[in-house]
Amino acid sequence: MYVDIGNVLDGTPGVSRDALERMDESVAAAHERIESGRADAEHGYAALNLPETADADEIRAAVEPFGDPEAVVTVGIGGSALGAATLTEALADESDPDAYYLDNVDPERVSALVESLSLSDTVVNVVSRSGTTAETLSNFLVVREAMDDAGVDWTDRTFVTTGREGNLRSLAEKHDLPALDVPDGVPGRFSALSTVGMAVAAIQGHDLDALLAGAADEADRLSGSLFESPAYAYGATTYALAQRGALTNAMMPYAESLEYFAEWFAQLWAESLGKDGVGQTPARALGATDQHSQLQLYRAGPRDKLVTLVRPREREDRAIPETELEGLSYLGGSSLGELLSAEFEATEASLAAAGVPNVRVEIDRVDERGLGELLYGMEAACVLYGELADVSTFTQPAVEWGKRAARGLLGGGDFEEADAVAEKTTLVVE
Ligand SMILES: O=P(O)(O)OC[C@H]1O[C@H](O)[C@H](O)[C@@H](O)[C@@H]1O
Repeated sequence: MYVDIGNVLDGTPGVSRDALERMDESVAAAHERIESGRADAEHGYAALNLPETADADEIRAAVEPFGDPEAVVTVGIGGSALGAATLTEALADESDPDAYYLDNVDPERVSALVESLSLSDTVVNVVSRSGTTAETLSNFLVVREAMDDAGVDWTDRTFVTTGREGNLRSLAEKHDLPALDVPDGVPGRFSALSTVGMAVAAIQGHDLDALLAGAADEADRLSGSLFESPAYAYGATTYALAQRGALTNAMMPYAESLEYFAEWFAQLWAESLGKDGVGQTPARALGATDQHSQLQLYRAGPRDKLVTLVRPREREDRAIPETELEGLSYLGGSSLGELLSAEFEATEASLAAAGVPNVRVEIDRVDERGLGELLYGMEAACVLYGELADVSTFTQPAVEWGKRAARGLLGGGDFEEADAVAEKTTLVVE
């Protein structure tokens, strides 16, 4: 992963080279803390050891009995879906089994998906670390019933990925389902490079070893200086900018295949860093599409933003045909890839010219190795930011509050959070 922070030095807000150099001492201290957390495999920090601890053979062996299905439906939400979706969307190949993600519980979408699938040739991947998430368990029950109704033995078509105990673990044991463990100490949003994120990619035949090798390369680049580690350069710069008022971070990949990456990043950044009244709001954008919509705001709106521009250095290209239209003749002989690159550089320059801080993040290609670098790099950046901001990066109490309230409302237990729903202030205008 290559990170270019040149365009933050003179921005508004911006962070000068001197300020970054002064901050490097704090980066060194944070790095030491991170390394000691990794050495002791402490909760959360253990995620940064996945390049060494994840077992690609185990994952391949668990999914091998399913062969080459027509489709794989992952039933999971948040960190139990977004990592896998990021990988399979980015690596998608026409010949791969189709990958679907049932995260939300919108009944129309769930019914439409279940009715469109050939269930006898579909594999169901139920993922929940806790085994208690209402959306995941409900969707699974719906899919299971649909399989029963279609005369398909769901126990032949289902595998689970879960913690060592809980509802899903019991279900797997009861029905003798293949089961993968969510590794200890790895929160969902940091689990893309584990059983949680990699099982569907394994069914699709993607190269898990290259993915982990890319992540390992990025891990090797972690060091006590932000000027030597791309991941820390990103984490330290985003933190410094947030301190100076860049409260929104617009993540803007210039590759359709990385659209899900921006979703994954949004969870990582929001759930890890948004606490104690601080944080940086992730916004999702896509280049070049959002140059024609959101860019107006990013360049000319409130000075509270940073834009992160992501692209692969190489990609498959397609020529733009020559045209007889004189005004468009400059396009002929060029390519869509060149156009996209020009759009990327134009956006970068346009933001810089207006003093809006922006960071360029590149990988060589959108392939397993590049994704390993990118996902690991962003996770390490996030952990560093959390250390610098002194927040508890690996917890999500605000999310859990809502989970308890919803559970209480559904009669799933006595939760005082549910009472707050009845106490809502209303001011209805009709
Ligand atoms: O894997 P599960 O236990 O089902 O959790 C799924 C998701 O639930 C919550 O919303 C957490 O805040 C997320 O971090 C987690 O990824």
